[in-house]
Amino acid sequence: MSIFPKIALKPEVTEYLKSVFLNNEVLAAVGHQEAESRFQNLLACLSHPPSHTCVRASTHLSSLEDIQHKLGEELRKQQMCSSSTVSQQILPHPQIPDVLLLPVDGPRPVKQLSSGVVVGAQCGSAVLRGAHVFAPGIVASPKYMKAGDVVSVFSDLEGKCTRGATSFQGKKVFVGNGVAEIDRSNIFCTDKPVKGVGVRMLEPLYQSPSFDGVLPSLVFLQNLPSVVVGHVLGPRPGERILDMCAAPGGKTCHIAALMRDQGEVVALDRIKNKIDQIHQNAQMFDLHSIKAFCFNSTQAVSGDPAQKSEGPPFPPESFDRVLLDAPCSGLGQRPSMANTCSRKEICSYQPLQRKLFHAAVKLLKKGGVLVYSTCTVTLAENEEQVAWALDTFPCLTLQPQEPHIGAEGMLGAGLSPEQLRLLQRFSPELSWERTDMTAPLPCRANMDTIGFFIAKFLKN
Ligand SMILES: C[S@@+](CC[C@H](N)C(=O)[O-])C[C@H]1O[C@@H](n2cnc3c(N)ncnc32)[C@H](O)[C@@H]1O
Repeated sequence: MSIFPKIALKPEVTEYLKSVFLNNEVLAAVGHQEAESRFQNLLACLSHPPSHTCVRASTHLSSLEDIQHKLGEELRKQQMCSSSTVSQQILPHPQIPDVLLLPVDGPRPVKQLSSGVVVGAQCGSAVLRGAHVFAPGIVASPKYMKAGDVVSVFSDLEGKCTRGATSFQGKKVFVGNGVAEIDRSNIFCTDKPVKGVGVRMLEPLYQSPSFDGVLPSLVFLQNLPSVVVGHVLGPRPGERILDMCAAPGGKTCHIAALMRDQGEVVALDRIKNKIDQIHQNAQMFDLHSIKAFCFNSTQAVSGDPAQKSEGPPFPPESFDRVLLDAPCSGLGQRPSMANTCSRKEICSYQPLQRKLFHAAVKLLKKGGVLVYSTCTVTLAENEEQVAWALDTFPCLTLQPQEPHIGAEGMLGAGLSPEQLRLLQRFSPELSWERTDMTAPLPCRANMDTIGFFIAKFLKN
């Protein structure tokens, strides 16, 4: 059900996306009305959270049943402490052996209060997915707000609220009510960096359990398509795998877990601080096969084929499998109520992705597997990249994916029907408004995801 306005984009970006979703191939296949309706549904569903929460279970440390049981206990404790009515349904995904699904209850009828805090859009999105408000996310609060006050929480859609304001008349949406855990003076009138929970959510508009500090080594919040990526890559114990754009390391850790921590997972990211996150995650999940380096992956191929160092650059054909989870325009992320990027920024990723692709193909052994993924919805970063890759690298062939629970690739990049069937595009717009909330959770979960794309290649 739609309760928020459609995602706010720059008009030039709306036009661009419309030209993608109403391209000639799509129009010829489904007609103008259906193509327009899919596009409008995309804009609507992007501003709403998915109707489920997905957690990846550390099945290299414990059985799924055991983790499901422990999680149930934790959530019962949470419920007793907060007297909340969070549903305790936790279901294993029928096709993915390390996924647990929990329903999200929302939108619920929650009454707005007269007193409100304003949070940044990112914080607002996290609240809609079950988080409490962390103090650094608060941008404005009532003048005399004290710990213990009950307040409404609003998300600042356009990032226009002045930090430290006492009220805000700009575009904002209500995301629920909570209790302040910090005085206003300790947020805005202090030189010390603020930390910890600022508002504990009591009545969120969308209710799902908070996973903050819950079984940290056993469960990891991850969108369903991101978990699918690890399985599609299909790592085996003893292999050497490269994760080219790895931070914060969600997929890196999944790959190492699937390999039972036997072999080597090399994780690269160009941003230094983010490498620490990979190390922290690896440590939390007790994974020792991960080696993380700060490096620009476009430069990861060594000119010296005999080079033998632990870190990058690497000689050609060094890896059994390569994951290129590419930096992208991120337009599939949900919920996202506003995106301030220009068309130029959205279109800036294709050349970088191609440079990374060149390195990926060189670093892969013959007979090795390359998986390319993005969390965006454009053709330019998805199907067009596949068409370009098949043209540029005759050694690559598309492969079937297992599991394949998303839709097929989108028309418009000149790929054949057989090629499109081998691609996996998670397209929440196809089921939006048709989602039957009484349908079994796993069926809903497969459709009502973030927008995401996966292609799997074999190097011959
Ligand atoms: C989509 S995110 C990766 C998410 C990650 N795979 C996960 O599942 O946790 C893309 C990452 O690519 C990194 N990145 C961007 N350009 C890069 C480059 N040239 N070389 C290496 N990493 C890069 C960014 O810093 C960012 O962390």
